[in-house]
Amino acid sequence: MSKISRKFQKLFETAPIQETAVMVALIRQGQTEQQVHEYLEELAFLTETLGAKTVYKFTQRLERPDVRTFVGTGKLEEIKAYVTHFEVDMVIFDDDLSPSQMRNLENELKVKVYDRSLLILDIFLNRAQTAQAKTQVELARFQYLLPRLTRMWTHLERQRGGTGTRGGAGEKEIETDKRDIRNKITLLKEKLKEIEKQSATQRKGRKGIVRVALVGYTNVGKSTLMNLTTKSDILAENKLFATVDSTVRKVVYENIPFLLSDTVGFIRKLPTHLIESFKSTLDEIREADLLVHVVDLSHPNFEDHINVVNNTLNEIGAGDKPVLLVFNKIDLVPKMPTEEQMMHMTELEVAESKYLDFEKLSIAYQKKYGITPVFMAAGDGTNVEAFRESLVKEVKKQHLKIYPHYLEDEVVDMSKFEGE
Ligand SMILES: Nc1nc2c(ncn2[C@@H]2O[C@H](COP(=O)(O)OP(=O)(O)OP(=O)(O)O)[C@@H](O)[C@H]2O)c(=O)[nH]1
Ligand SMILES: [Mg+2]
Repeated sequence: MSKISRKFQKLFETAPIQETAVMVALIRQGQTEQQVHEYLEELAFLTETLGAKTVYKFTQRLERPDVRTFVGTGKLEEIKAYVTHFEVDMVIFDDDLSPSQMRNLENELKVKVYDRSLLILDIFLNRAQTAQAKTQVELARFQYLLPRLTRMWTHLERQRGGTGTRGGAGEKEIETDKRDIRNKITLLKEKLKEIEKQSATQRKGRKGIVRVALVGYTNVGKSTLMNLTTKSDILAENKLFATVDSTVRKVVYENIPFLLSDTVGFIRKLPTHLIESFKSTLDEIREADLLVHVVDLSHPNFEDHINVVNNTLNEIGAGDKPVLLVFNKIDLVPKMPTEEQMMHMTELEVAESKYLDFEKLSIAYQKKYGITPVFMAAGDGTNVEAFRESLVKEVKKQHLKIYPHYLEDEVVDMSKFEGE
């Protein structure tokens, strides 16, 4: 993209033009370039979810971030030159920035500066649907923004609120806005308390029925599996954080009713304070009897993702629940070559082929979780029967804990358990 064409585009284009972004990440000791490259791919995907296009990725080998500007002086000059030349709209850092780093970077680069948390918060804000999720995200975002409120963000926030100031905002505007934000934080906290009271009462009404929560990294297919299982119509798309609210549906398999909930996806480096703000949404997970952990088996980092999810589950106090592991998207995983095919492959081809040995995986994870994992494709329904069988088997175990004599009083009064 040349400088001229972008300028012309900005002048004449009537449709809203897509904003452009560059990414910045550090390569720390013990990290490979390949790893950081994959992290940046994910960051670019997040950026795309927010509607912007990634035009370049910068990395720097550095043991710890520069306290003033996150990257070193030379790298900052390089980024600045690129951003100015190509008129890039924003610079996105794959880590969280301190308030002073954010300010310094903005002064140097003169464009919007995002860090990872702010990016995720903005996506959540766009996607939240229920009053509870909206209030939670708004609160978390204001709390994060308050100490970081710079001229640029004051300006952007005012545009957002419809009171756009022309040109850069001054120190006085920043102070006024900080006061406004503090007031808003107080109001949002009160509102949230009210909503939480209501949803706690709602959840109480669900005692006496097995509760299952779908959990997993973002974009692995949780909502797709939920739709397949409950024939509902939840938004599933190839974007990160398509789901920010939890949805609960009642399902009956083999005469056993249970509640299934779809939840917000997890992601690496999701800052603790952000998880904290989602605590009540995450209550669905915390109060579940069984977790269905969905994994995108076609993702090169699927094992990392499993660890991120397990760590997050531990953090929210749901680390010790029974887990049914679902390896999803097997349609995208290359099939293991047959012996016949192997004979015609070179050693290098065998070494480089990306197929996975399902049997080996199955044994390894069965040892770890005590339940045989299911291999399936929720997208086209492959192996959905196997999934149902495993699910109903595990649900039955939980059902028996609540109704030890359930064979005698098989008919459960379902009218009590309305999923919403
Ligand atoms: N090829 C393939 N694609 C799938 C499969 N399951 C889901 N997908 C696709 O993967 C993308 C993400 O699916 P979702 O169901 O939205 O994933 P999610 O885990 O709910 O994602 P978040 O709500 O963003 O955390 C969508 O484009 C789905 O169509 C599958 O088995 N095979
Ligand atoms: Mg979803």
